[in-house]
Amino acid sequence: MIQHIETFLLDVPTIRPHKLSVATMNTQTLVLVRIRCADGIVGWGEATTIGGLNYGEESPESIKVNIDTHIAPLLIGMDASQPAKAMAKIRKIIQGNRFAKCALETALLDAQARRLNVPLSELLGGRVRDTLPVAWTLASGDTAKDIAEAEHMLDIRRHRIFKLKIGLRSVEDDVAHVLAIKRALGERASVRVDVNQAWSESEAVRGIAKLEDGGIDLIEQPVKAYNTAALARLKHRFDVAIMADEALHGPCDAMALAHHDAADVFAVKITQSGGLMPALEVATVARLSGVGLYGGTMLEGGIGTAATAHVCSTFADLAWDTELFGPLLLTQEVLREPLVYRDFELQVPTGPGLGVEIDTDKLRSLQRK
Ligand SMILES: O=C(O)C[C@H]1C=CC(=O)O1
Ligand SMILES: [Mn+2]
Repeated sequence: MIQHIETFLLDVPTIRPHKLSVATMNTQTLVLVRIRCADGIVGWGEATTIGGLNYGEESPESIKVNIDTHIAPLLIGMDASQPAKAMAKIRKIIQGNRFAKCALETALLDAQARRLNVPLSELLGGRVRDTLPVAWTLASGDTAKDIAEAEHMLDIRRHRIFKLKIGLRSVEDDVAHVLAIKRALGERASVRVDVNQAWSESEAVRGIAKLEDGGIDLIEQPVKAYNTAALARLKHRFDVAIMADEALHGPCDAMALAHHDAADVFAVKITQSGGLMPALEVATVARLSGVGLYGGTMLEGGIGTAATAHVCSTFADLAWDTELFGPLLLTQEVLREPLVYRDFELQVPTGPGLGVEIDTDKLRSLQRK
């Protein structure tokens, strides 16, 4: 039986300012959920988002209050060994609140997989891979610093895929910044950009033409999330791959984007999809419509990152890799044993459930008072 549901806000400083077109992050607020079951089993989930309300329409505080006040009471007393039934109830009664739903589904599946003594991936159909290539985001705002950071990541064999956050400066300045980094790294790395919706369609045409010429591999969400028609026109105009990120809030968006042939790649995010099972549905739509997959992040800590890793481990084709580096951007670790990054890849945890344990002392020390 589901006995108790708690939510926690943890404010964790980042290792350096992380500059996106919508926000500069100096701190990340982790939103964690703990579900205690009557049989003594505990499950964890995460609903972390980016930049308060700058990035999305759910804030850490709203996620917490909505779970505490409106969603958790619906689950208390339900059978903890039936996560699908519990989530069906929530999805029927609660509108929106994708991040909250994701955290609760993660915690329920973590608990159930622990109960069955299997890794969470095995409740999702089973893993086909144990490691995932991981991109790193260069977003210091300074070209020379970004190049030095990329060189360091190559040296220590942690990342050889780099995503550059652009869209804050003029198209010309951003293109010069990106191409300087690509020239410095050459064929040693895949260089990609994330515009986070900042460009108009005509700016996108100007920018993408130059980025494509300069050997950039992927253009993420160049235009506004709602502008499916513009995204489709860009996809058809250019050879370089165009990825949908903010345009993709779950399976229905995936269907619409596929129907309009609007993207070459989907960034699959468990939070934006509204949970692990809907994220699998997004991936299925992608597979059936010839769209490539990328494992995305909302810069979650170890819980959300492990959950996404379990989801991505079930994808037979993961053509565009992942960006599951969230915990590495934070100055503090909340897991007892950190996730393992080795030889440019994240090792998908193999223990029961998520395969990670929360350090409750750390949790208490970081928890917002
Ligand atoms: O993709 C986003 O828009 C959000 C996030 C993911 C990596 C990163 O640096 O920011
Ligand atoms: Mn993005």
